[in-house]
Amino acid sequence: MSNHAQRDLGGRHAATILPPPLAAAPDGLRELLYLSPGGAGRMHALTALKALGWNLRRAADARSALRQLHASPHTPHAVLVDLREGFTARDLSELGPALTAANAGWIAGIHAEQLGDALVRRLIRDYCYDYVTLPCPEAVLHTVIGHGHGMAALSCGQHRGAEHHHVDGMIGECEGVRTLCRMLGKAASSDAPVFIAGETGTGKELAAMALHRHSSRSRAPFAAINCGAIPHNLVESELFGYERGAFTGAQQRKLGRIELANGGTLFLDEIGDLPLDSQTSLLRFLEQGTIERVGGQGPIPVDVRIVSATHHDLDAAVGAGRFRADLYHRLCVLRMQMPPLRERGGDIDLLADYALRRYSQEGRRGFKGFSPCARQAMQRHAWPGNVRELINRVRQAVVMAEGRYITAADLRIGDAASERPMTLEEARDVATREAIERALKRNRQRLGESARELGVSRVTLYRLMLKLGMRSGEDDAEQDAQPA
Ligand SMILES: Nc1ncnc2c1ncn2[C@@H]1O[C@H](COP(=O)(O)OP(=O)(O)OP(=O)(O)O)[C@@H](O)[C@H]1O
Repeated sequence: MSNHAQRDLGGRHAATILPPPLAAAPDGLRELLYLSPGGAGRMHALTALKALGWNLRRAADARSALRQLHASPHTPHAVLVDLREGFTARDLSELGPALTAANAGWIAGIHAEQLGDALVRRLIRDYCYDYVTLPCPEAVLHTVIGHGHGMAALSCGQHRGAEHHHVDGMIGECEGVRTLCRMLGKAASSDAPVFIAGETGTGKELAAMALHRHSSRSRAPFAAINCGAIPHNLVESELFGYERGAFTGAQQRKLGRIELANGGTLFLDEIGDLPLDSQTSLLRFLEQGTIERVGGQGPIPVDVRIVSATHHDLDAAVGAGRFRADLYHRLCVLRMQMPPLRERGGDIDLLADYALRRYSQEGRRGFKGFSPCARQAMQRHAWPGNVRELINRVRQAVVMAEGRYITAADLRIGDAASERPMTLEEARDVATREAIERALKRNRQRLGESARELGVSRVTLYRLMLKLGMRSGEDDAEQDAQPA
C-alpha cells in the first residue's frame, strides 16, 4: 500500500483538508448561459449584463446547454431559459429532466401570460430557482440570475465536499468513520485476520473490500460468502469445494470459495452463523493453510487472508458455546467496529445527499435536495437498518416524491405513529451532538474555541464527545489535542 493510499484511508488530515475554491470564470466573471431556441437576436438584449460581470454564452437547445455545463462541472452557472418562444409543448414537457446538471441554477424567462400555462408552471416549480417576466430592467435580471448562480455555487460546493469524503466508496467524516479508516489503513499493510463488528447495513462488506483493495493482495480475487444464507449441509462444499462424485449430484469438480480467493481475500459475512462442524474445518484451514475438497484425496495449500464479520454479539456466542473460542481468537486478531448510523451525526446528511445524487440521475425529476423537515427527521430517526435503510428510503422517495424537495413524508419517517418515540436521554444526545458538530465546524475542529463557544470547559466537551462516540480514546495517542 502506498503512503498516499494509506493517508487517504486513514487520514485525519485527508478528512479535514478544505476543498479547493470553486472554479470561477477567467477574470472573476460569472458564467451565464442563455438557453433559447428563438435565435441569437434576443441575446443582444442581454449584452448589458457583461458589464455587470457576466460571461454570456448561448445554447440553442437543452442538449447543447447540458454539453456546455458538463464541460466544466465544477464551475457554477446561472442558466436563463427563455421560454417565450421556440419551445413546443412537447419540448416543455421533456425539458425538465434535461435540466438536472448540478452546476446550474435555472431561471425561467417568460411572458406574464405564460403563467396560465400548466406546463410552464410545472417546469418553473420543479426545476427553476426563480422566474422573471421578460423583458425586464437589467438590474432586476442581474439580481435574479445572481440568485440562480448562488444556488448553483452551493451545489458545486456540496459536491466537492461529498467527493472529498468519498474514500473508496465509503462516505463519512464522523469520528467513528475516521477511526475506522485509520485502522483499515494500518490493517491493509499487514496480513493478519480482521474481524469487523457492526449492526446490519453499517458497511462491513464495503470496509472489507476497501481493506482488500488497499492491501498487497489487491490484484488477486476478493471473494465473499454469507455464512448465514447457506443451508448448513452445503456450507462445507461452498467453502472447500468438492470433487466429482463426492455425493449424489456432484457431476463435476467445483472449487470452493476459499480456493477461489487464492492469493486474495475471503470475506466471511455472518461468521457467527457458521455451524460448529464447519467452524472446526475452518479452524483447521487457518492453522494449516491447506484445505481438503469434499471427497478429495489430500490437502491443497491455499493462501488467503480472512476478513470476517457479524452483526451478532460474537463474544456472547462464545460464552454460550455456539462459537468456538479458539476460532474466535484466530479470526479476531485485528478487530474493527462499524459505527451505527444513528451515532454518525452529520454523516446522515452526507450519505443522504450521496444517495439522492446517485438515484435522482436514474429518475426523471431534478430534485433540489431535502427539505429542512426531512433533514431534521433523518437526524432523529433510529435507523435500525443503518446505511442500507437510508439508501433505500431515499431511493423510494426519488420515485414517489412529487415536489422539488424530498420531505420527511416522502422518506416515510418522522411520523409519530410509525416511529419509536425517543427517550429524553436520546433526545438530549441528538441535540448535544448537533450543537457540538456545529461549534466544531464553525471553529475548524478546535476544541478549546468550540468549548468556549458552547459555554463548557474543554474537559467537559472532550468527555461529551467521547460519550457520544464523536471521538475515540485511541485518538489521544495520535493527536496533540489533549484535554487541558
Ligand atoms: N459509508 C458508506 N458510504 C456509502 N455507502 C455505504 C456506506 N456504508 C454502507 N453503504 C452501502 O450500504 C449498503 C449496505 O452495506 P454493506 O452490505 O457493506 O453492510 P453490512 O454491514 O455488510 O450489512 P449486513 O450486516 O446486513 O451484511 C450497501 O449498499 C453499501 O454500499
